[in-house]
Amino acid sequence: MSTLRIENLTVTRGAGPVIADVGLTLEPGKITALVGPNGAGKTSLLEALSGVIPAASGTIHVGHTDVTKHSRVSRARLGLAHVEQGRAVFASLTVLENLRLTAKTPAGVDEVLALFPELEKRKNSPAALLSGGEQQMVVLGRAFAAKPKFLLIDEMSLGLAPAVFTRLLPAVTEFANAGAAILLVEQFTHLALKVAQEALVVSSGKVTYAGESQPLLDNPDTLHQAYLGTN
Ligand SMILES: Nc1ncnc2c1ncn2[C@@H]1O[C@H](COP(=O)(O)OP(=O)(O)OP(=O)(O)O)[C@@H](O)[C@H]1O
Repeated sequence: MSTLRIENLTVTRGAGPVIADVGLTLEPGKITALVGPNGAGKTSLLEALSGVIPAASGTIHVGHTDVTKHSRVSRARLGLAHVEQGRAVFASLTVLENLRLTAKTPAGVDEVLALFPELEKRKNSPAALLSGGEQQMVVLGRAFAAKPKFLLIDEMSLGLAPAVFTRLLPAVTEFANAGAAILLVEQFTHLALKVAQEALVVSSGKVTYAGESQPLLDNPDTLHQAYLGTN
């Protein structure tokens, strides 16, 4: 099974590196939580992975293919998808039309509607009329419908109450259980660590923890120190 592997990745923005020497492997069927303080470089890391911004140095491999210099489209063809922060729905299109834009088959749309029964009920409504939580389901659903092997999700909770966000997480777990490798950036750290098997903590662009997520839940001090970059 194919992995997404990053080695010694450095990303520069403006004056200096915002990601320095980061390594990470995403494996099929696993969720990795990427957490850290504001400005730590989480979004920049996702953007470098999907090809929104270039890597200054280091390598990114999808399976055996070195994609470090590949375009965003070329990485997408290899199964890499990125749900960007604040990504919106196509407001005037219905839920079904939004999903059909990315679905490879009609069955792909049905699978998304099965994951989100709320959307099944609203499938003929223009997306503009949905709640914030339902719109985020459409955004996630569009990504799921494309059946990526590797899915990068940036702050899908943005603007949502924790209770609404919690409703989205089981769908992410189900998608991983179907075989996808997921990198989840999330401000609700504990919720992200609970659904993830693996965790990467970054602070000031550097990895301060890499390993299983459970030890971070069991030892709040370890998590705190990783946030501060003092371990
Ligand atoms: N377009 C940009 N141009 C220049 N610097 C940027 C740009 N976007 C982000 N930065 C800087 O890069 C650093 C990392 O930002 P990034 O958004 O990747 O962090 P983050 O961990 O995702 O933060 P947050 O949790 O607040 O979203 C910050 O110092 C930020 O100011």
